Amino acid sequence: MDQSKEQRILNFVLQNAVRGDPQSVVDTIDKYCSQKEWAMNVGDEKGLILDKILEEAKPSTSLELGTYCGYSAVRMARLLKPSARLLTIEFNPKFAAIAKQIIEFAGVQEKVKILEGPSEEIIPQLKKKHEVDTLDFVFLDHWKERYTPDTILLQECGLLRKGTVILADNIICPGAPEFINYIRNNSHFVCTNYPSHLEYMKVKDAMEKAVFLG
Ligand SMILES: Nc1ncnc2c1ncn2CCOCCNC(=O)c1cc(-c2ccc(F)cc2)cc(O)c1O
Ligand SMILES: [Mg+2]
Repeated sequence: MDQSKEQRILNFVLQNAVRGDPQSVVDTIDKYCSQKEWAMNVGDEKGLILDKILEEAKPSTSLELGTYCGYSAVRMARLLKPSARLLTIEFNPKFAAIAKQIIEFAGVQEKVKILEGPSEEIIPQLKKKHEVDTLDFVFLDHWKERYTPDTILLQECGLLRKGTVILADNIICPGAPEFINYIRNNSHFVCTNYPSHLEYMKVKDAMEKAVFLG
């Protein structure tokens, strides 16, 4: 049976990155996806924005929605302190299986836990089943029409605290207009826009940071 693009990305990492070196895994995926096959990783340009905002937040507990191949999970985990944890929710079991192998190859599996399933099902389980108190950092990178309902769900589940940083990918491309309208008009959030480009392309994109005020 033909290999999937995600399996080709995994194979390229296994053959070209350095085991236990998360930076080499990030660089290797960027090399493959800029030179051989485009894929929806946050990428190197928006990845630097993610790095900076994550380092400022110094989170103990982070949540990612939309793992895909694990590129941003490895990118974030490489910057987390040893005791910090990243939970990442992926809907597609095939993507989750690829991400697990890439996260393990990078050597960050102690910090990263992949939760398989739809975000609306898993978010309400985070406190009791996954021992989360509140979240310090949230990276939204899943279905763009889920950004708003899942932000509301996180709030309803008591998972946000004063100062929780939410960072959303793809504000322009594919776009999350409903989320932007919601979050910028919500007095409980302070928003900042970060213009950039779609991963590996010259197409304009942006990220939006929203800090919860409690
Ligand atoms: N736990 C969960 N619960 C619910 N749903 C979930 C889930 N986990 C995953 N999913 C499913 C959705 O996952 C993928 C979402 N990401 C994107 O769609 C995406 C698309 C582009 C893109 C594509 C084509 C272009 F031409 C231009 C841009 C770029 C990006 O950077 C993207 O992030
Ligand atoms: Mg994205």
